[in-house]
Amino acid sequence: MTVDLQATRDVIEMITGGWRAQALYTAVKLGLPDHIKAGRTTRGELAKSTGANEEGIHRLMRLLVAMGVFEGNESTGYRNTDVSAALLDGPQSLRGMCLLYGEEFYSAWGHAHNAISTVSSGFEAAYGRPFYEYLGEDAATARRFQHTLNAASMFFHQVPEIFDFSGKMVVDVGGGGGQLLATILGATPDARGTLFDREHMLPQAGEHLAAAVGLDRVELVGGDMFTDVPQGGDVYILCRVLAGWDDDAVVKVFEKCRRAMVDSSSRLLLLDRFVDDEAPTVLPALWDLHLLMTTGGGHRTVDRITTLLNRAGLEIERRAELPMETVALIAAPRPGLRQKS
Ligand SMILES: Nc1ncnc2c1ncn2[C@@H]1O[C@H](CSCC[C@H]([NH3+])C(=O)O)[C@@H](O)[C@H]1O
Repeated sequence: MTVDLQATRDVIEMITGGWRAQALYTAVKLGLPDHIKAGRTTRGELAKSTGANEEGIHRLMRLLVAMGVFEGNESTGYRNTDVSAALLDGPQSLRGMCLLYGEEFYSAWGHAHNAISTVSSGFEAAYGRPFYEYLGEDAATARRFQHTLNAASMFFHQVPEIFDFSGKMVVDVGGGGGQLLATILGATPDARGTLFDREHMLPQAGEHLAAAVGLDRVELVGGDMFTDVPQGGDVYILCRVLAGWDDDAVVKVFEKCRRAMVDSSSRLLLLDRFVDDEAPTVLPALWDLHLLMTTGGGHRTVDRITTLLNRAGLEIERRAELPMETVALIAAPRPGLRQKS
């Protein structure tokens, strides 16, 4: 048998992917990008300021320079690149994402074989409880999760461009940290909004909304979307909320939203990623499996979500493309269906 060198190399790249992620995670955990920015650029200085062993720092930096995360060497000093700059501590940083992926999500992926074989959450296998429950008990991880969502929120500013929110009462169901609602209200001065999420998310969301747009036009409501959602909205938003739940649960949330709508002119706005079975691309397929690892859920195809909307008495009226492979589906209550029942 002839050895295909390129294939061997490709396989090795793939099977060492987890090591690269862990090396990057360690650098971020030690705060190396921030130390370098502050002028501590040799392994001695980095070891002293992080409390890590000098030899360990040296060996880690050698790999990360080779990976293009940092530049330089021991004699010139190490420098940040655009990659490590994206990991500096700060509001738009990928630092929280790197830490969450390197710790809890890495452990969850450690159960990949079982999770995929049984289509069940790797996180639950690792931590003995569902991901969102864990977040409710661990404020630091909940903050990191929020930072992770923020880091992937570049499409928010385009949402007011694809939907006219003027004069509307907007209910963001599972609104998380409030960034999307703040963006919508910021772009639409005569819109009002309700952020609805689990109780533990509200303080952070309130802080963000207060700083971004003030709380005059905002209401914060804690609860469980499977029990009830706030009544009387013109627009119900479900942004990156559905992936963790099975079909029946999703239909239930759709129905709750439809029944809470003010009248037949109300709309449901779904903002999410969808997988494509015919022409798959790596990132959505990867996030789909990642969702299986974390919540036990996954991304759906547009066909599948259409069926679930129909089951809940809603019909897709329009579709719009957003950056980061995100899609907006605008759904209307089916004509003739009574709103409140
Ligand atoms: N049962 C529930 N009721 C209300 N919110 C929930 C429930 N389960 C999960 N969530 C929230 O759903 C959100 C999913 S993460 C998405 C957050 C936000 N829409 C964004 O795109 O940035 C988290 O903020 C969860 O706390």
